[in-house]
Amino acid sequence: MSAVEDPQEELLRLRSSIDNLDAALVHLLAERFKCTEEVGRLKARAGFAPADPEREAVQIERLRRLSEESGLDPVFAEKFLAVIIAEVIRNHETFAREA
Ligand SMILES: C=C(O[C@@H]1C=C(C(=O)O)C=C[C@H]1O)C(=O)O
Repeated sequence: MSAVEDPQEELLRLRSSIDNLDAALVHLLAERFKCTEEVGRLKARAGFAPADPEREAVQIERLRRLSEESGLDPVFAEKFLAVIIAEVIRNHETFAREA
């Protein structure tokens, strides 16, 4: 049985790609949180509010468009971004309290 015909082989091949993609996602998220930490510290120094709903509205609109173009469920993409942004704002509030 060839690798393509053997479901066990095919499952291993696909899971190997999933593991690579998960690693990429973790690295991308780590870089994003490094950037947002800098933003949070800058906002705390400058006395800016931790959250910026106008900026978030622009990001959500853009993400919805990108999701539709790339075949990702835009509702899921929006939920995913909301979880990330909520965590970022929590971090920014901590920086503001420490300032
Ligand atoms: C990072 C920022 O702070 C908050 C977090 C955002 C994000 O994670 O993308 C976007 C807007 C803000 O509510 C920012 O203002 O750019």
